[in-house]
Amino acid sequence: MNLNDITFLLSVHGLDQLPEDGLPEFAFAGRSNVGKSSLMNTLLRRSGFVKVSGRPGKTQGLNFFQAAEDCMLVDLPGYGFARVSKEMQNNWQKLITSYISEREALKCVVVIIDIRHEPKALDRQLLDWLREQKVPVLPIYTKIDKLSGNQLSRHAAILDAGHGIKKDERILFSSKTGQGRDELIAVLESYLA
Ligand SMILES: Nc1nc2c(ncn2[C@@H]2O[C@H](COP(=O)(O)OP(=O)(O)OP(=O)(O)O)[C@@H](O)[C@H]2O)c(=O)[nH]1
Ligand SMILES: [Mg+2]
Repeated sequence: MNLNDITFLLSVHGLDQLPEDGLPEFAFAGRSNVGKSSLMNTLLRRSGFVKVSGRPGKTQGLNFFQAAEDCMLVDLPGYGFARVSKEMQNNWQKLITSYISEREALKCVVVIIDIRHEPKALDRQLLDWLREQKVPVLPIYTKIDKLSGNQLSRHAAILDAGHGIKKDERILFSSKTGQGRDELIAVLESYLA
């Protein structure tokens, strides 16, 4: 898959704005501020291409990026951010769940989790719901550069247990060092074969 030829296609705020089903799609989901946009920049090796901020709730709408004639990468708005109104949260949820459950082109949802935190109910809910929907999931534990070796394996094991994730089905990642990037690309490519 060619990640050098990447273009921003559009930002979708309602179901009627979704582009026609076409190229295989990979969606990136996770709590607000977990590092979804940063992970995409690291994947693309283009710092600042996908907007990143210290302010949670930066990504609004579903942002579609097209990689050559290969696939689409979809940056989803983060969930679980209290400062966004309930009504807005509900709208986001409706849009995202409709997109995920109805989208034929969607091959896999990359679920990004902060390695430093304890298992969170919202992440578990998303994972369980995706499993129910039979949508393939790739869990990624990110920000691993913030932990030392010992802490890292301990936290990873706690998240595995809390979310029912097997060690060999998730990826340890850092947007800062690029660790995990090759593994991520390998998994995405396996869906394009
Ligand atoms: N050290 C470190 N910091 C990271 C990593 N990934 C993201 N960050 C930082 O975490 C903050 C949030 O990153 P974003 O990529 O904007 O997170 P997001 O999930 O897209 O956030 P929303 O769009 O607001 O939901 C930024 O300050 C990033 O620099 C990582 O792997 N390591
Ligand atoms: Mg973002």
